[in-house]
Amino acid sequence: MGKKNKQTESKHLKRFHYTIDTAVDKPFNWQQMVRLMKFMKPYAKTLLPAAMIAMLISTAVRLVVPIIIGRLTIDHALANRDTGLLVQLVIFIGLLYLFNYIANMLRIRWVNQLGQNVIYDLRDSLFSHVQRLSHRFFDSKSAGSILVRILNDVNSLQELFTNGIINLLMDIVTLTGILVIMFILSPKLALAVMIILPIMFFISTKLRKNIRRSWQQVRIQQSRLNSHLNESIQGIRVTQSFSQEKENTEFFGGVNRDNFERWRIATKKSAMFRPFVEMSNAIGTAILIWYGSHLILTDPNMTTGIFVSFAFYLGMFWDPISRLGQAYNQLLMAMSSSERIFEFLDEQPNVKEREDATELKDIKGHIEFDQVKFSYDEDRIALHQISLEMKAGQTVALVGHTGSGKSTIANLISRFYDPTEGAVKVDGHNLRDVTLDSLRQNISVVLQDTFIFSGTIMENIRFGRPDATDEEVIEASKVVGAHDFILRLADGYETEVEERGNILSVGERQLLSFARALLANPRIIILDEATASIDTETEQKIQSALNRLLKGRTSIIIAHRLSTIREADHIIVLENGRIIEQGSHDVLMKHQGEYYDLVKAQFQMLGAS
Ligand SMILES: Nc1ncnc2c1ncn2[C@@H]1O[C@H](COP(=O)(O)OP(=O)(O)OP(=O)(O)O)[C@@H](O)[C@H]1O
Repeated sequence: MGKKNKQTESKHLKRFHYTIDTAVDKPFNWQQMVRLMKFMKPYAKTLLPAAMIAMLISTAVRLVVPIIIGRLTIDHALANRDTGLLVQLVIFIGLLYLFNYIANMLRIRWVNQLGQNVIYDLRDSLFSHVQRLSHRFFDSKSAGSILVRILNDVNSLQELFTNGIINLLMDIVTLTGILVIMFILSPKLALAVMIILPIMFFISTKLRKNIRRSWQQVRIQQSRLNSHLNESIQGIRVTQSFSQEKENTEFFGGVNRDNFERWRIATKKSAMFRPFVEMSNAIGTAILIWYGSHLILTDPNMTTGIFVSFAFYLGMFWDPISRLGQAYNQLLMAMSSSERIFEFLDEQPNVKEREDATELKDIKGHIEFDQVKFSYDEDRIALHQISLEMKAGQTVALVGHTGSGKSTIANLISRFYDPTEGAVKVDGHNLRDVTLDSLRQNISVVLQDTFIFSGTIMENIRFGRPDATDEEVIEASKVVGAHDFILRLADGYETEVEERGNILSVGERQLLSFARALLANPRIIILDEATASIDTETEQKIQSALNRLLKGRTSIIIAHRLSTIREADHIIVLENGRIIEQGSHDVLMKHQGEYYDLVKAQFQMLGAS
């Protein structure tokens, strides 16, 4: 399979390329660990100490039982044939195990609760933080990579918080306890048995590292599988229309095979670990039997009881050792996951609200751009020294070729970005001086591709004003002419629409977004008109809905339809981030400049003169 796999790998990689955003381990970092541990702080007086106490109790019981068996039962009760004491000891050991059972049960329960709580808090704070970040952040990250951090990276910390930390402490306490007790009971035998410990520790760490690397490869392959699956489902319509199913399946087969191969290697390596631990156990036991028996015969301090206690301790020894290696792996993985989580948490919104920002109240809707310059990235200027005015209540159409800066102007009015130079003002207030909430409550943005959330039609329209009553929702829908088509749906306003509203037509989605915007009742409306050509009847419907929606508000329309542009009070023509002409339709047509050419070239075919 190896050779065949290599060939398919190079073939299928030609077509697709995915950036792998998967956790790879990082060196241990104390500062990061401390920061991670702070997430346990809310539970520092409740679940954490409770789980620790339960852990200490059960560890202490496990450590004491071998001494009771060896020193008291064998060396005392049995040696003296004291059956009374023997019965008492058996009952006592039984009670201790019962106690241990309860302590263990509580420990597991509390540790799980602690872990779940911490993960809940972490995911919650990550999500609410990411939601507040500016558009600039989302420009540079794919939705997939954000999902991976909020889901996978947080999940990979789950094991650390549920079992990892407490188990690590438990194993350290157990090992230290066993070592101390063994050295007290018989230093010579303890030394003999422990002689293989350093070698075993060394080999086990190396082996673990190797195994960890293989699992990382598995995760990388899984991430590729996820990306491809995601892309295939999202792009299924394009795939089918270009008859690329076979190619796609072949590619999937390749990724799937790589994944399979990595799993095979990782499980093969992992399978070596357990036998290795068992072998160490066997060597330890052989030393114990050989040297222990020798001591029993030659050393008066060595008793059968001590020998038996040693056998018990040796049996308890290897599990914590092998778990410690695992805990170390877990810590390294947690380092990379937490680094990526903290990277998001440390990200600051580019658009910041000033501490003394004022509320934008009762505005009229006058908008001004004062010498505004703007770039998305350093080497390309999207807007050059733009100055413009949009009077309150006016409908302003922004027109221009693709990439000329229309959406950028709209983005600056909503303050999704701040100008690089100059100021954007609403009713004379610089947007940098007002609160974001109050600004955005006064603005509704209606995008070309309306986002429909999964839920009912009613909930979707209510999105911008959650306190609106059903009657208000219906009223808004009637005004924009959406009511009729909504009633025709299976459950009317209660019809469930899936994310992105696939069951609705483009025109219906537009009307829905108009109703949503109208209900929010903003002073300013920004509308990115749909470019898709629609039939004349729907066009008329949308136009009259639009007139009702825009009435009495300042409206900025990124216009594509001549009918909309002609009805605008003011038209701004953009080219390469500059205003090249502005005025009313008639004035601009008479002028026979760029606008005139644009209308002739671009809009004549849409049927208007
Ligand atoms: N998020 C972004 N990051 C970097 N550059 C961007 C971003 N958005 C737009 N640009 C660039 O800024 C310039 C202006 O884009 P803008 O979206 O404002 O154009 P537009 O006139 O609205 O175009 P269209 O009609 O095609 O939507 C373009 O050169 C574009 O490539």
